[in-house]
Amino acid sequence: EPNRQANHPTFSQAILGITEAYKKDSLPEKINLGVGAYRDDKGKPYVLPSVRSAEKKVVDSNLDKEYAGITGVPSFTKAAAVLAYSSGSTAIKEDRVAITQSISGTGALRIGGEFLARHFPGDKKIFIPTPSWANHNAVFKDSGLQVEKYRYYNKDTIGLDFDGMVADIKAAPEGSVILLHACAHNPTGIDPTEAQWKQISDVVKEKKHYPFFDMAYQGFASGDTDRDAFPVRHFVREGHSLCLAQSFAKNMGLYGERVGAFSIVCDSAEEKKRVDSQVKILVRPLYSNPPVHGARIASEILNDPNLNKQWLGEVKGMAERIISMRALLKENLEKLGSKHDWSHITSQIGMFAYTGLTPTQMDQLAQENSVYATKDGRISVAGITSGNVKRLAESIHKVTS
Ligand SMILES: Cc1ncc(COP(=O)(O)O)c(CN[C@@](C)(CC(=O)O)C(=O)O)c1O
Repeated sequence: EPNRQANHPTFSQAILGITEAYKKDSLPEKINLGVGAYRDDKGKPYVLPSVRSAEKKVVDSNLDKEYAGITGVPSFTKAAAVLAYSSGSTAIKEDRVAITQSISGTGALRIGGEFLARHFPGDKKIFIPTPSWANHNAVFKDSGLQVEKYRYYNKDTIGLDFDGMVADIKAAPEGSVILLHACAHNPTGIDPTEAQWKQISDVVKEKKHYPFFDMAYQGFASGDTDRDAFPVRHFVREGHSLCLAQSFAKNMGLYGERVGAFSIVCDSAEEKKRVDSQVKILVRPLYSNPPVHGARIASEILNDPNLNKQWLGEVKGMAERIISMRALLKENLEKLGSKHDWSHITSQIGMFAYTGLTPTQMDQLAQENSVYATKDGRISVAGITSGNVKRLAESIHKVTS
């Protein structure tokens, strides 16, 4: 059979294309497991109450609509850095973090790609996991970096190919840029353990590689923002210089407000000043300065102790709902007498489950069962509800029997 992937729209278009196909389907019980956006147990988009309160505070303060600086709303970026690195981090205490607001996570990745294409002393290439978020390839290619791959997923165990990952990172030319998903790997939902992260840090250090973390789900994976940031904080403690893309789309539900940040942990406060000015030189001709509304909301949530506490409870609630849907799906599949081992569904973490279903089976889910998701077998667990999990299990059981 011809390689069906070859003539498929690129995966990143496919993610948004799934929703189009879903909208065209007239079956009332249709299920959309495509785009990685959180849904509540009624399948509806969820605006966090803490976001609503923060937004009311922002509106009631009658702020003006003047331009932000090139690097955005300072009260937001300062707090975003503390959220990622923790206030106790030497990088924060020694003022070594250069940070700019970005157009959400994608914008942070793009600023990072452009910055490295201009200033990275080594080869202008970046090693990304296979598979990775569908848009990583295009973001870095368009930034002027050559994209290389490192092994990540073991399709036989539907788990992490840790040995392959370490071997490929070791084999990369000394001083390469390595992209690392900090938590809730997209699309597999498979994360290294803390012990494995420590080994990865050792290899990256041994080879003098440059880590680029993509943290698009901090708090949304385990429900604990500190726990989800472990890899980033461990690498900083180990003395790595690194850069980080943060998204507040998922953990604050600020998808359409486009709230993110890009930061570089420098060797010194002096280097941070130089990096700051180079980042501004890069951002000014790109979009000049970022939108203020979403960042003001995020800043309220991060800086107001009560709103912060409320938000942490809500992000934990989202993570817990996803974890319970994983357990329910596995339970329903087992109740149907499925002969397959579905333990990966509950051992994986974050927005997505990598089911292991083939592109053909994913087509059957859509065409014969009105269950929509990307061909790589990724399902957005956030689209599962206590109302549709039984029919979903029946559909998966049907195409895998
Ligand atoms: C790993 C990763 N990095 C960055 C982003 C960018 O998010 P942002 O620009 O909205 O902050 C996403 C979003 N990936 C989603 C959730 C949505 C998408 O594809 O755009 C996904 O469905 O994979 C992501 O999964």
